[in-house]
Amino acid sequence: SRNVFPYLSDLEDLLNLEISLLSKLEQYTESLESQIAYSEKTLHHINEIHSEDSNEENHPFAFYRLITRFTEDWLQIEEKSKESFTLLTDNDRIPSNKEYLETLFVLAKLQKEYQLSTSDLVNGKIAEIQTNASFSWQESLSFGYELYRAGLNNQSQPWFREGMRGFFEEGLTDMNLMDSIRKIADHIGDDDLSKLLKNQILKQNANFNFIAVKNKVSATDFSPYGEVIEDKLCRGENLTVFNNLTCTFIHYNNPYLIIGPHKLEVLHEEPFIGMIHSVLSDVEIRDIEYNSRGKLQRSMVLGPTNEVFQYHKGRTSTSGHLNDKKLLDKLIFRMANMTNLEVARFPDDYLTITNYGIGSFYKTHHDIFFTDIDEKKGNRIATVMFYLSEVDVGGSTVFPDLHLNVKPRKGSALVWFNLKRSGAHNLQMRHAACSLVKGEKLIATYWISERGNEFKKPCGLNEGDLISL
Ligand SMILES: O=C(O)CCC(=O)C(=O)O
Ligand SMILES: [Fe+2]
Repeated sequence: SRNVFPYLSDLEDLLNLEISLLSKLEQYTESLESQIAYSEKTLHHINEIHSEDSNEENHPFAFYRLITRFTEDWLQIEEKSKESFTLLTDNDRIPSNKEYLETLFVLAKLQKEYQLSTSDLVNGKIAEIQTNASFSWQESLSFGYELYRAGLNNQSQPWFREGMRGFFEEGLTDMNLMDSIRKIADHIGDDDLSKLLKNQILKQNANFNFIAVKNKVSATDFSPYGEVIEDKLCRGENLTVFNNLTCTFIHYNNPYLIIGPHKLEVLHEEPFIGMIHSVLSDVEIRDIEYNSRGKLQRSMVLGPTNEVFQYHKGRTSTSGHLNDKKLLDKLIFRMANMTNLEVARFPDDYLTITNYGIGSFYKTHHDIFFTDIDEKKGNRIATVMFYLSEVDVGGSTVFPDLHLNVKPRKGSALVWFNLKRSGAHNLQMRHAACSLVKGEKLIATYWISERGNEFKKPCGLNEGDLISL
C-alpha cells in the first residue's frame, strides 16, 4: 500500500520517518564533528611535537618520542580513520616493537651510565645542554610506565615522580590516575610517592577505599645492556689531572712541517698519547664522508681465537673501509708526516670509518693482535684515530688504566703506541668508546704496522722502554 500517497496516515508515517532520519543524521554529524575535532586535535598535537623534535634529531629522547609516535599514535589514528582513507601503506617502514624496546633499553642505559637527571631531561636539559625536547607530565608517566613494563622498576621511579609533579602543578585531581600510579608505586616499593598520592586522594575523598597491593617486587635495576663500560671515566669522574702537559709545534726537521708544523697536544706522557690538532680540513672530512657513504655496516670484533671477526654486543657502531686510492694516499702521507713513522699500506690495510649512533659504544679493548700475527706486517705499533665530527654529549675515548677521557674534536687526530720499544704489548693502552648520548660521532682509524719502523723506533736500553712521538 506504499504507492498510495494522498492518505493522511501515510503522511504521518513519513513525518515520523523524517524525525528518525533527522536524528540519525544528527548523530552522524556529531560523530563526524567529533572525528574532525579528534583529527584536528591530533594534527595540532603531533605537528607541535614534530617541529620540536625535528630541531633535535640527535637527541635520544626526541628520537624515543618519534618512535613512540609510530608504535602508538599513528597506529591509533590509522585504526580510527581506516574507513575514510588509507594512512600507512605497505611500503612505509615503521619501527617494530623490538626496535621500540631496544630504544627504550638504550635510553635506560644512557641515563644510568651518565647519571642523567630525570628532572633535567623532563625540562629538555641533557647534561648541561638546554634543548627543545622537553617532556609533558603525560609523557613522563608513560615513559615511566614503559620502563616499569620492561622490568626496570628502579629506573621507572623518578619518571613517575616527575610525571605526578607536573600533574599536580597543573592543579589536576583525577582520582583514577592518582590511584593507578599509587598502586604502581606500592608495587615497586616507592613508599614516598605512594604516601603522597594517598594523602592527595584522601583530601578529596576521606573515605576512599584503597586496595592494598599484595605482590611487591624487589627492586630491579638495569642489568648492563652489553658489556660494562667505563662509566665513571665516561662521566668525567676519576680522571687523573696532569700539570705539566705541553702544546708544541712538531716538525721533525721535515721540510713540509717546517713550513706548516703540526700542533701537538700531549695528553699523557708515559705512555704517550697525543692529540694533533687541525690535521683534517672540513672539506677533507666531507670527502671522507662522501667516499664511505653506503659502506658502513654493523662493526665486528675479533673473536677470542683471533681468526674470525664477529658481531659483538660490546661494539654497537657501524663501520666500513675507505678504499679511494687518491684519498688514502694523501692521508697516509699526512700520517707519516704527523708521526714521523713509516706508514706502509699492506694489501689489507684500509682506513676504517666508524659511525656511532645514539647509545652506541665500544667496550674496553686492545688494538693489537694477540695471535696469528702477520709476519710481513708485524703487530699494530701505533693507532691514529681522526675525529671527523664534534660530539655534543658523551662519546669520549677513554683509557681506563691511565684515567684519561678524550673528548672528540673535529679535525684532530689522537695518536698512541700499542707496543713498547722492545715490541712487547703495552697492555696499559686498552681503551673504550663511551656511549654517544647526543650528537654525532664519526671517526677514521688507521693502524700503523711494526715493520718498517725498526730504525725509526729502535729498541731502548731497558726492557720496559716506551715509545713516544
Ligand atoms: O671510538 C673511539 O673513541 C675508539 C674507537 C676504537 O678504539 C677503535 O675503533 O679501535
Ligand atoms: Fe681501539
